[in-house]
Amino acid sequence: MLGEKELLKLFPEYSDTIQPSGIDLRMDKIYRQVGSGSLIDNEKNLPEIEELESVDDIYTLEPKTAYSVTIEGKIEIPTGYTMLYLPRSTLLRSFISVHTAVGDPGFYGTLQFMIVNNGQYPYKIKKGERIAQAVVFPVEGSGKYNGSYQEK
Ligand SMILES: O=c1ccn([C@H]2C[C@H](O)[C@@H](COP(=O)(O)OP(=O)(O)OP(=O)(O)O)O2)c(=O)[nH]1
Repeated sequence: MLGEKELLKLFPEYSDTIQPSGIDLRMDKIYRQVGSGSLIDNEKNLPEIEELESVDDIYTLEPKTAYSVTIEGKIEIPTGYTMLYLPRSTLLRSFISVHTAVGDPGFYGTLQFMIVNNGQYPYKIKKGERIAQAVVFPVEGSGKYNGSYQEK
């Protein structure tokens, strides 16, 4: 796993949120699901989403509801490295989970996670809050991501 000094070299644009062993990620917008989706024979049909209404940039997550959340800025994962995303423990202590997958070598684009209020009460969260930490690992002999979420 890469530490602070290596992370600063690879991700200088994140210098304000680099931690001893990871990069804190700030949330941008929260979306609610407004349509159905499917995955059949590897054909993806993503559910339609629309931005959740906010007041002064504060969103309210209703109990027992899943939302989609985007991360501020676009990230570039250099070839030869991969990323895992872990939730901020404050959120887990508040009954909020952040579900994430793997960041591939060579990915450039917007990260999108699922955030769920597992609790029994509404939870308020503001745009720009840190919600997850990326941990970065070198990958021997890595290829380069060129999937449907690649933005360049
Ligand atoms: O929680 C995550 C994890 C990764 N990514 C980004 C980075 C990753 O490199 C890219 C693709 O992720 P993945 O390979 O899991 O996507 P897929 O469902 O396999 O899509 P594709 O078939 O386009 O590769 O999406 C996210 O937005 N959210």
